[in-house]
Amino acid sequence: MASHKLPPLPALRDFVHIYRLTARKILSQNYLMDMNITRKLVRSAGIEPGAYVVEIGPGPGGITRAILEQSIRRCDVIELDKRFMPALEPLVEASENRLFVHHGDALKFDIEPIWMDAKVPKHDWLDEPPNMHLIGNLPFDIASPLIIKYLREMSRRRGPWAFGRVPLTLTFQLEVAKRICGKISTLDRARISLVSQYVAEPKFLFEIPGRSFTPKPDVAVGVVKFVPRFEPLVQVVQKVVRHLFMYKNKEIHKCIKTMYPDDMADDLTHELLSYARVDPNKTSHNVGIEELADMSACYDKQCRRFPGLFLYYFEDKQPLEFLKNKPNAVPRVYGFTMPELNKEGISIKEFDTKWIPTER
Ligand SMILES: C[S@@+](CC[C@H](N)C(=O)[O-])C[C@H]1O[C@@H](n2cnc3c(N)ncnc32)[C@H](O)[C@@H]1O
Repeated sequence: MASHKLPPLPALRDFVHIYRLTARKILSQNYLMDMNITRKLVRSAGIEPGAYVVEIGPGPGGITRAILEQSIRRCDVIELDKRFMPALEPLVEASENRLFVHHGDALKFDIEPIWMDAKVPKHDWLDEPPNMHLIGNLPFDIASPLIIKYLREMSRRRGPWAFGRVPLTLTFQLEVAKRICGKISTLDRARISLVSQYVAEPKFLFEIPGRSFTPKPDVAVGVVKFVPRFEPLVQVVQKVVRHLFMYKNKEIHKCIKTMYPDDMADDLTHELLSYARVDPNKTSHNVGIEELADMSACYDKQCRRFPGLFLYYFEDKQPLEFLKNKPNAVPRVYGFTMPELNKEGISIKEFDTKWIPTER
């Protein structure tokens, strides 16, 4: 892989001292000071020469250096803490017009205009993931809400994902990283596994030992790369959403019941809402993305248990006996399997919701 030699810069550790960048506990800042690790992070994220990159939370710039070494075309960094601005200046100079620093909060920051202004080419969603990347080693309490924001944008093809299936690589507390990638019927499987795997294919890249950070965090860190799905679970989700909004302002259980033939409606509605732990009496606009993912997961499973159910529409009430022989009588499989349901129809493992630890 071609690399770009940066002009001489002070060693990262000296840099931190020169600019008095004492890690602030308040922003949970743990810097990655080992360039072997930052290079590994950038390589395994798939950042290649010619790439357009956005780095979130560059801090003193360890990952930024490794990105710039990769002969990338352009790197934009978004940093909340103003103290890093002077420290990033030498990197801007060394970058030969490839590094641009933005002061802002990643949770509110809109990346799309940066790439629009830079005339970054747009790619078709159906193309292979482009050589464009989002990357960041962030405080854990930011990484979790940020991934929800990004998954939402991915599913809507907005923000950076208006440019194609741009991969995203983030660090998380190891336990959270494992849950995000949690496979079916494992103890790691949790709500965040479904939410993430519904729109993206998260891959656990590697673990970063605590000693690679300054100061050393109390827990180990895992790196996860998300590649947006070519086609999220649209068929099932679309059907659930259509029924959810069947009756404006009516309780959700009345809407969900319309997905099933009369003789199954009470049982399967109960199963679905208990699985997703949705209050049957709330209205559709109060449903969160996680609840939607869980309801869709359960409905997908029900459709496989009762072939033909997926094609059932309450307007024409055709019997499942008839529908089950039609093409597409069960939803398509999209590369990951839905969680197993036990005999009550509910997966016990899914009931662990403590997936957002905030301690670093
Ligand atoms: C854990 S430090 C890591 C710094 C650097 N990426 C590294 O690996 O050495 C997290 C960085 O994210 C920044 N940060 C925290 N919250 C942020 C936010 N909401 N938006 C942008 N940057 C943020 C912090 O100021 C800090 O520089």
